Amino acid sequence: MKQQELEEYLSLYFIMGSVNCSQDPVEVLKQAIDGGITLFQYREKGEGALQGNEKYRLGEKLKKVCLNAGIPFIINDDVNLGIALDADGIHVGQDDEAAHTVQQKMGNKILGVSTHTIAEARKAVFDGADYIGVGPIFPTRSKDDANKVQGIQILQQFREQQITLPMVGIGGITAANAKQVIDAGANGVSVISAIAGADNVKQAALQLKSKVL
Ligand SMILES: Nc1nc(C(F)(F)F)ncc1COP(=O)(O)OP(=O)(O)O
Ligand SMILES: [Mg+2]
Repeated sequence: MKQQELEEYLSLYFIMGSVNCSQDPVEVLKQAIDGGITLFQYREKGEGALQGNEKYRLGEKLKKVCLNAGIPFIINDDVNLGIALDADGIHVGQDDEAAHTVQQKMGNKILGVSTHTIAEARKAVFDGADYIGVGPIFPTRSKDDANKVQGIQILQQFREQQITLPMVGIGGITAANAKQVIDAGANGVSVISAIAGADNVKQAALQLKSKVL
């Protein structure tokens, strides 16, 4: 995928799993797509997360929704699930399977890597990542083992250090602070609870979309 095309997909990157939803995750995804999300990541993680066949079956349903909407479908952490579902890409963190081995397994699929320092960002570039997630930018409720809060300056620092790879900010991003993340140099914002936890999912996505365009 061309860098510019991926940068557009990264604009409003919705991440969720059943744990993040108070209603049917398939309905939440459909409403988020109606609200203008540009990329989706299935992240089935945390207390009460689905396992095995249930995890696979929900992934299958969510992938079909993305396929119908022309939205790339990314799997978090679970490379085998990504391969089994023929996902459009995989996102791995520093403690997941090594990015360079995932790159070898996934060929021309999208490879995203979580980074928290310039050294990790440089390594992700070296390992062939197509984009990096940078954060947590603000305090987050969606990740109980999150690294320390970085603020938007980490995004500015990465660009100043010539990291030109597409990058998304992640961690506590809402409609109120999304614009500063883009202004600091991110190509897009990744959100979980700001959309999945909203009373009106479509409205929440629309509001965020208006801040990142
Ligand atoms: N799922 C993610 N997606 C992104 C993305 F860039 F896509 F927004 N950035 C970061 C993460 C965090 O992934 P997680 O598996 O919870 O933690 P870790 O990074 O420690 O593996
Ligand atoms: Mg991970």
